[in-house]
Amino acid sequence: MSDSPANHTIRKIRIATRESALALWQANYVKQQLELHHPELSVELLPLTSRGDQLLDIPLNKVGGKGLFVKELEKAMLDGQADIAVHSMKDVPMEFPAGLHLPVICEREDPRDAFVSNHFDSIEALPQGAVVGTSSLRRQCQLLAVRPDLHVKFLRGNVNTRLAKLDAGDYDAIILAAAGLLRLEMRARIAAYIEPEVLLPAGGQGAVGIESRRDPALEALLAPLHCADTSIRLTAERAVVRRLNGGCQVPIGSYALLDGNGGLHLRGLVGSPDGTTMLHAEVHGDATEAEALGIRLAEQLLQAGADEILAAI
Ligand SMILES: NCc1[nH]cc(CCC(=O)O)c1CC(=O)O
Repeated sequence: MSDSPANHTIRKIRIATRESALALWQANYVKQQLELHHPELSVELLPLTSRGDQLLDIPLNKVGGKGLFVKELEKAMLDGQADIAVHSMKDVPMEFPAGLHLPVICEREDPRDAFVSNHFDSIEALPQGAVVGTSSLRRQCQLLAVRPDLHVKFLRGNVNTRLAKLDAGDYDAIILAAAGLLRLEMRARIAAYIEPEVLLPAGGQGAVGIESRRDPALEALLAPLHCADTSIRLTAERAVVRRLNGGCQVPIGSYALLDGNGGLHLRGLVGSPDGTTMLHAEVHGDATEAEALGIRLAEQLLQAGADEILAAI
């Protein structure tokens, strides 16, 4: 890999990263993978503080949405201080500034949400009126759809902050992406995995992507880290979110599976925050049509009234 003519000029790659434990894990994962594929290459991390990490007490949709997490990293690449940035795909906006793009999506970790509690084994085991921590409207609406008695309470911060708030007794349970806990070696914290039938994941959940400067030599070095299957699944999932204009924090789930025979199965959901109106849709088709399948599914949801739900958020 390292001797292809396109990459002979690049000797060092600088990775802009947020400073949370999970962001650093993901950046280090990409660093290790790059070093494995290109033993001659030197890879450095450039840790940066993002606005999204500073403004923890305010709902994300009030401070500019998830794009906050990527803006500082993009600025570092555009200013020439960094070459690439590693993102949780769930938090990556649909559009990129001129000069940047997202050429690589790495192999996916477990995409499910995890039920985390020090006292209870599952959603079903929670007592009447139990307090569950999440600030995701997607998680909130699906939880309330199966357990309208639950009290969903605001919870933001990085994974460790959220776990500390659970341990302090502020919540009976919290919901986190399984992927983050698994990557941080906190598997023991997962009381139960919540199946997509109960809690449909966010588009891209559990996958890491690499944003980079547009540069063929750089792309050649990154290419071995790309996972084609994950990329196809995320193309469909992200098309749903894009067609629904779900840029910021919205009650949208989308989840794609490949059937191993060239087919792609896609499920999508839009719910009202209180869980009383839940719109579900499913499509199946050729995996080469991932984007079109995502758009078709989103249009089914729109026809069922998704735009009214989303307009009221
Ligand atoms: N919105 C924050 C965020 N972005 C990505 C992850 C987890 C890892 C992933 O989905 O890849 C998390 C934390 C969470 O939702 O529990």
